[in-house]
Amino acid sequence: MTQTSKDQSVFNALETAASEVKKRHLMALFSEQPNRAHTYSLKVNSFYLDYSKQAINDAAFKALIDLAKFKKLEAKRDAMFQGKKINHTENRAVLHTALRNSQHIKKYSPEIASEIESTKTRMLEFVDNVTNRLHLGFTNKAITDVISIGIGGSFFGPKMLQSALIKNNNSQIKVHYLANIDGEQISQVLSKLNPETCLIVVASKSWTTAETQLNAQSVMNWFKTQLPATDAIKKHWVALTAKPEQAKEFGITSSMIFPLWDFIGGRYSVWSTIGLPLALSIGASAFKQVLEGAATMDKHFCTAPLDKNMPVIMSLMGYWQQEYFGLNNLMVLPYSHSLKSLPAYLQQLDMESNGKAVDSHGNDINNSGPILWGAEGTNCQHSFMQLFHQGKQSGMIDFILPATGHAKHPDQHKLMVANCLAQAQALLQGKTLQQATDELLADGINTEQAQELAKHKTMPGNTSSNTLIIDDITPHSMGALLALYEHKVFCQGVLFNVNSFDQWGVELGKSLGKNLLKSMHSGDFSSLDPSTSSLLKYINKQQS
Ligand SMILES: O=P(O)(O)OC[C@H]1O[C@H](O)[C@H](O)[C@@H](O)[C@@H]1O
Repeated sequence: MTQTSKDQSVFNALETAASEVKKRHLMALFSEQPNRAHTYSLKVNSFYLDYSKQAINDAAFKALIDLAKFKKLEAKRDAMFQGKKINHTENRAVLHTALRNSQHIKKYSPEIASEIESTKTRMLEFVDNVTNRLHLGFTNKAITDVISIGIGGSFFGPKMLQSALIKNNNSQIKVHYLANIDGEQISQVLSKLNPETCLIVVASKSWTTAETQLNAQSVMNWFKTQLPATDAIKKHWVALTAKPEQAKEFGITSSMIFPLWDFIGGRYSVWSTIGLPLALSIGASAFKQVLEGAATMDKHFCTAPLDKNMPVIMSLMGYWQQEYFGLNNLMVLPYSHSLKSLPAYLQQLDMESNGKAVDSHGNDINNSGPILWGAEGTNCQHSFMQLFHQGKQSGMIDFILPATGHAKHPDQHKLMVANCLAQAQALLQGKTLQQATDELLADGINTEQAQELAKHKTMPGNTSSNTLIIDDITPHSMGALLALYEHKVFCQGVLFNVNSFDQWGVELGKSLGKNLLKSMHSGDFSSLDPSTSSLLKYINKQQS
């Protein structure tokens, strides 16, 4: 595509604004704009986003909003919500948003809307039947445990929301997730369970994922040994899949198969029937609140102007730091034990969506999504934060902090808040050589030693971060939080012009894994590269 002078002016404005703000320390930006914390913050329902610690000024913000317009962000957003086939490499629509509220797709595709609604009703009725002990096991015992077999998007969302929303392990039904293929995990899960009181859920959109298939088969073998009656499977086995025929072939009865569709990407599937294990653990009504929370964020995303639109602003801040400040990683730091699994969930969401090498026209690109990582605070402060204060690498940072904590432990929460804000403050301010020296002198250290030691205690600061405050962790706010990040990732896909909804890279590993398994069975390593073949020979030797 050739660039016109109008296109160029958008990028020139960004370039100029970047070189302007780079001349100043973030602290100087705060002195110049005393109202900065107000100007660069936004309240949306139960969220408050402070992005005033980003290296922006009004010219930069305006240039970024112009970029979003230039990239036709609003038109592309509308195309997604209207069910256009925006995942062009797979010729698919992208309609996870319709699972939260099917109204906006009803106008464009009433059949999809009604299928979504009837499936949701059937799934939640089933959940109610299990939790109200109307659906019992084959030997008429109540279901107390669920084994949820699934990996990737068929695991991260339900697992993360469950760990955020189940307080004090007080769920009536315990869900045990079986994602990894490690025999240790399956053996640990099965050792404590009785199949008579278990529901076994196989969650796999494609019904081809090797780990899920093998784990499902092994659990089936265990189940049949303990409950050999053929009809027992009908009461205990559930499939969540876009491939119902394959689930039937596996032996699961039709009434226990809950569909999803090709327009729901794996990493966007927690809102679909893939959320059934989650609904079993938090209850159907809380699951509906999760959907409602996400729908509230969808509404904000679709209706708020670009400069007051939370996911848009978060995406622009990320784009700004990646493109103009050379940062390649985003650290997500939830200061909340309940949100400890959030970084792992967001890793798949962001990196599988935007980890791309070409733009949507197939042209090579230099930048797409960031590397995403993180850990719960305050634990992170006692591990990797040192590098961000004084090391030579840097990254983008999202601090996420619930405004309220555990009702019985207010002191803990006060300290949590203080630590979270102090980290952002330290990264912003840093410590000058003079400040470090003065502190040492005040401690009674002699001048020569103070000057020497101060070099080690100096910190540049000037590190940008976002702080996102969530009023409280509830099913509603959690739904909205995930939708916020989903839309942020979507917007970054638009800004970098990549298809955020395919994942061809994952396929190579999957198919090579299958080939290697064949070689391991046959013992013929001749087609393998020398490193792989010698590793397999070594493993064989150790096993014999
Ligand atoms: O649900 P499944 O079809 O078993 O897929 C599980 C996972 O497989 C792969 O890793 C895909 O890249 C993911 O997007 C998907 O969530």
